[in-house]
Amino acid sequence: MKEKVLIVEGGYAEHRPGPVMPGFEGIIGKSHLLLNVFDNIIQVAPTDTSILILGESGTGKEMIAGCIHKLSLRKDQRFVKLNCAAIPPTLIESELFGHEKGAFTGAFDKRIGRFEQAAKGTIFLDEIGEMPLELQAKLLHVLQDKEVDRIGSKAPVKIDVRVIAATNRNLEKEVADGRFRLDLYYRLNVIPITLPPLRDRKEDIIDLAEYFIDRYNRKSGRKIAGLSDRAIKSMMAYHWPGNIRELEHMIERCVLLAKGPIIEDIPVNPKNDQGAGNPETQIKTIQENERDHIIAVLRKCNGKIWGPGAAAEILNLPPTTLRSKMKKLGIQKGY
Ligand SMILES: Nc1ncnc2c1ncn2[C@@H]1O[C@H](COP(=O)(O)OP(=O)(O)OP(=O)(O)O)[C@@H](O)[C@H]1O
Repeated sequence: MKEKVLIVEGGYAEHRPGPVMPGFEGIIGKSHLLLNVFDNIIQVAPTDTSILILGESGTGKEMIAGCIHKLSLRKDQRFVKLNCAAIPPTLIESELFGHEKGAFTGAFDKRIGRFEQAAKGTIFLDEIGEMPLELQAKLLHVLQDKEVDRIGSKAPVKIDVRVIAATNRNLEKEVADGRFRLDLYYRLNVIPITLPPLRDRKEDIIDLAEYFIDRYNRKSGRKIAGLSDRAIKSMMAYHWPGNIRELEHMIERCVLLAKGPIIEDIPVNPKNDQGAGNPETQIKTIQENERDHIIAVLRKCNGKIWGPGAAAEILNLPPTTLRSKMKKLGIQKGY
């Protein structure tokens, strides 16, 4: 069997596919689609405009947000993140804008919100499409007037913060369905940057796989030298619904479980991909079953994760755990 071995000279420690451009360290890939994204970022990073990063789950939106900050004039100030889907809707307001002592039951101390924490720097609002409608109005006010109102405070605080938001939702559809404010959409969408899904930049798959083999070799102390032709073929044929995150987790697993010096096979079955084949006759992995079960429950709950009768409760999982499982398994809106 012909092997694709990654180590050429100097051993794995010297193997570094990419980065291609300064400022994008750790972002692997040289497909023209990704290089176009880099070009756009280089142009807009030094401005102070809001940026909306669009793309499926696991395409690297958070990494790109970090690059934009590092390439901006605010690079020496703080980069503060908030994942709007990771905290209950009732807490987002206080997380973002802060509160005064005694502002509500349980507000034992004054709290500085993320906007104030990001003073003179950048705030990254991940999964902005999950932000409740009533908070969207408050966010718009912050963006327009450049001041925040801590809950329970009468005096607004002036802020100078650049906003980068990201979503894997189709925000235009969210606007059309009345779930996202049009005025906020316009405000955030000044510069949209769209990250292509991995299946549209297959040229990057092997570079990424090599990079992750290197990373997980170091973490585990293993010395996996590369991928067999068969593994490469499977990877190139696969649809990668969970994008780079899915690829990373798969390589991690393969590095840990490989029986020989290279990864012989990748546990993806393109026939199971994109709904092809007869599901009745397919033997699924535990992970595939878990994915299908979570999707079935989400459909039953109309995609609701938090709250009584929602998916997390039915599955007996903390909502944040369910969220991270969804990410890991590549489950996103439109399942
Ligand atoms: N080009 C890349 N090179 C190396 N690693 C990458 C690249 N893109 C993404 N990753 C890795 O893939 C994983 C997912 O990336 P990230 O969290 O930035 O995606 P995301 O689009 O923000 O996902 P989500 O929408 O689910 O929050 C991370 O572990 C990240 O380090």
